[in-house]
Amino acid sequence: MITVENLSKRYGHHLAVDDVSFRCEPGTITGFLGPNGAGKSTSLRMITGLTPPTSGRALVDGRPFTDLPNPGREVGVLLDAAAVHPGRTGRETLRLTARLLDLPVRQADEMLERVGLAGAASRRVGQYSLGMRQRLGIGSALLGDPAVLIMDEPANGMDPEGIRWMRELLQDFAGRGGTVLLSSHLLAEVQATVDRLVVIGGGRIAADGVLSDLLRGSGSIVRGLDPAALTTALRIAGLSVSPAANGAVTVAGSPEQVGRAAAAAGQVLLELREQSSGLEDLFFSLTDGASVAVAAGRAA
Ligand SMILES: Nc1ncnc2c1ncn2[C@@H]1O[C@H](COP(=O)(O)OP(=O)(O)OP(=O)(O)O)[C@@H](O)[C@H]1O
Repeated sequence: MITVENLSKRYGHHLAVDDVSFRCEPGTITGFLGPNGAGKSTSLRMITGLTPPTSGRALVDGRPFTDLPNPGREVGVLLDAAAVHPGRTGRETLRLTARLLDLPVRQADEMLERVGLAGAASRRVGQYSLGMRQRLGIGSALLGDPAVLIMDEPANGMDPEGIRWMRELLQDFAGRGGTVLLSSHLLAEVQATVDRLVVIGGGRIAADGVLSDLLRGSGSIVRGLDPAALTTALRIAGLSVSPAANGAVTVAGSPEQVGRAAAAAGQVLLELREQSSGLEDLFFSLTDGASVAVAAGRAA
């Protein structure tokens, strides 16, 4: 469980994170989204004890990260895949992490296998691609068998196979009761992976909730055998109707309202569904003003 309470960070006159609160529950994957400069990395750094907050606090399983006796055994952190010594091999890197976590080196070798790097274990990390470094970072984060994972842009640089591998890994982790918080700019991937969303813009929370709830629209899309008669029936029922693609119409009403109005008029329906916006639309509707505010804040 991650609990963020009224967290703020001020750099000089700039409030990078402004009174942010949210919770990540066990068994869920929370996507942390926002435009460049929104305050995601700063928030993740405060949660993981790397940056002291100006005010507020963040708790992992009820304690500040810095109070955890062996943090790597409780929280797996991947904030910057590039921050690994380039002269060490993948095997040396994970064995060193294993030693720091007081784990047998055998587990480091097993983890290299698990993250698909066994064949590259003897190569220096400086020769790894970004996707391979992400895999190594994920391996480091998982090594201590933590219950919580916190990751900043883990899919960055990964190929489609790597992205799918990571999605399945995170969903399996959460399926076994783990708590995941990850930031990403890959909206399609976020939509396919997360259960919950926290959207931040200009340092402030713009949305926080279950993904499907946030994507749920307020209307319906319906297509009937006789479009003109259906439109008339819906309007008689007091519903506002506007044309959509392929002979369908969008209706300002729930599927149940639309279905009842159509049934009352004896109209045959070929399609009826809730109108849901894509994550990209939601993201822009939530953060457009915020990114302007960030730009204005920087200029000031
Ligand atoms: N050490 C620092 N000193 C001064 N300002 C900083 C510092 N770190 C971050 N900032 C500022 O805080 C704001 C939030 O930055 P942050 O890196 O948290 O954003 P982000 O949402 O992670 O962005 P991105 O998507 O580009 O990674 C930005 O305006 C940034 O310039």
